[in-house]
Amino acid sequence: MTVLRPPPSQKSSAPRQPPLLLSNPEMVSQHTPCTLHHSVLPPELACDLFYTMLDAAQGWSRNKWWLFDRLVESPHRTSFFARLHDGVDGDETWQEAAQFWYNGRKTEAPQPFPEEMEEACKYIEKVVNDELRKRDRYALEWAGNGNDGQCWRANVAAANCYEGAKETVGFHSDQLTYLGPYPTIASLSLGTSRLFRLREVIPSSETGKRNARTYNIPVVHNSLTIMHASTQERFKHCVPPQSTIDIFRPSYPRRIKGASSEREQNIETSNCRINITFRFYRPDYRPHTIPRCKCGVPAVLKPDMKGRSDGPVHDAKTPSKDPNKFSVNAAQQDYSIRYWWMCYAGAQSEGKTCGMWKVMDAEAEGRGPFVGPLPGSHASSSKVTQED
Ligand SMILES: O=C(O)CCC(=O)C(=O)O
Ligand SMILES: [Fe+2]
Repeated sequence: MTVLRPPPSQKSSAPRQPPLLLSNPEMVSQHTPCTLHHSVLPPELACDLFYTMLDAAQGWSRNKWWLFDRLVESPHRTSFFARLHDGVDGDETWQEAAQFWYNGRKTEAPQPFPEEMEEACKYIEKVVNDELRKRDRYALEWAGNGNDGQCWRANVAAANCYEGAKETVGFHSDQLTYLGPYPTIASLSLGTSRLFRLREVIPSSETGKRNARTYNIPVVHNSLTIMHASTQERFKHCVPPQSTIDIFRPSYPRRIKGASSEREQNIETSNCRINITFRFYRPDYRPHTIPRCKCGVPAVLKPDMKGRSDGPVHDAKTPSKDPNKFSVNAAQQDYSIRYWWMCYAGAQSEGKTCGMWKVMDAEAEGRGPFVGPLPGSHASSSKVTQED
């Protein structure tokens, strides 16, 4: 007689790890591929940028997209900005990229950076480039330099406004379509303090062997969270709802309109958090280079988060037992991951997609220059296909 046994349980025997509050920059660097920088802008500029964006947010919209057979609406307001003179693509409109930001919905042309945002960029680009110089880089990161010799520039930005404790953004990783692999994203927080939450996606090969941990980073007014290379490939992030928040009281009143140096008498408090994610849309992932599927829309670039083989992400000389601990000195060049171009029409057309799916072949697609040799290539130096 055959005895039918249930299949062996897939349940993880690895211990569950409680969420960890990363309350200072050292802890953030220790446990995640992000860095946290407090007081990044001069305080007056941070306040002025907060007021400008708070007013602009009245006109921002809620993102809508199809999730399977359901139309969902993002529980916060958002807007997309493109820098007019970014030194990368003076003649590029980035209209397609803006449309893509709203999951393929037809949108107005992206907004130009307001004056205070242009000013803020100078500080943010410096912090990011200083940080990049200290870090080991992944092979597929962008290796070009701009006219100013800096390798990372903010040429677009997405802004979010979260009003009160209940407006949120759900767990996601940012789309890589125009950012390319291993992007660096600089996320500025203004106004009310909220939690920024990160959670690793455990690769299939390690399922059951270890569990993901949730990290909570308090993001206070005028702090910058840099999501360094591999954050989008390894982690998902969100801004969760909270049961309470502290009302924000700016340090300076608003400027009186038309009188640039004078300020109003009273300071108004706010329950809003403004977030601006400064991004570098790579010249080798310009809109016209993005493959289109049968639906006629640009494909979306996604990393194979589950299938990745993590390789030596820890410091080779002092291997760590903590799988979540990162070393900026890690020999990270061997890290291998596949990226897919996938049909994205489903986000807008009632969930209907043509099913297009193909592996990104950076070399065949003529992308670069990259920091290192492409995985699988025998070339000793990176492929340089275009001058920046
Ligand atoms: O508000 C934040 O801190 C996160 C925003 C975000 O994840 C995004 O714009 O993609
Ligand atoms: Fe995001």
